Amino acid sequence: MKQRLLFLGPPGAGKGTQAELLAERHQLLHLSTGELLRAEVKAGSALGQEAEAVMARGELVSDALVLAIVRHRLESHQGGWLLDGFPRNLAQAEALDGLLAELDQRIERVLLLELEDGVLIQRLLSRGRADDNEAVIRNRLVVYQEQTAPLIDHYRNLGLLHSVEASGTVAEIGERVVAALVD
Ligand SMILES: Nc1ncnc2c1ncn2[C@@H]1O[C@H](COP(=O)(O)OP(=O)(O)O)[C@@H](O)[C@H]1O
Repeated sequence: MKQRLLFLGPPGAGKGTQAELLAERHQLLHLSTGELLRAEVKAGSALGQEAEAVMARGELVSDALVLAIVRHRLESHQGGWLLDGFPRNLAQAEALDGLLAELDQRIERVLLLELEDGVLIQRLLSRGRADDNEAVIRNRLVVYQEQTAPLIDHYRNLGLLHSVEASGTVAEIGERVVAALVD
């Protein structure tokens, strides 16, 4: 099984759910920048205060801030990991490449969870998180298309990309995820 993984895909595709299950099963570090940022907001830290308004609009928080969080976690961790929600633009992907080179590590596989917008929106609306109202969701999808989707080609060109159809139940998607991780 691959040990250093990246989950890519639009909000609502189920990255967080699948990443958590897989990380638990294989004892990988699950690094979700969205979750880490929400924890900072909840704790009321300086970092959280900086991120809160940006997240409420569905925009991306600054690359420097997110990168500092990821660096801190990866530097202090031995073993496998699963990145979810990061990188989210090309600058972050390049920064990650630099960080991994420093740590003498590399991404082994990128899983792209694919799902049509209509289903994504329905899933997010039923989740009901603070940034899950329709206007903000639509903005997150625009931000995804403009800033994150270019990473698909980036990782495809590196030969790392595997697509997973993200419709159906958690268990069905989970089976496809596992199938995409064996050679
Ligand atoms: N790598 C990142 N770079 C910048 N902002 C991020 C990053 N990860 C998360 N965020 C912020 O946190 C919000 C929630 O992210 P996330 O939990 O991944 O949810 P979703 O994938 O459903 O949009 C994003 O809309 C963004 O504001």
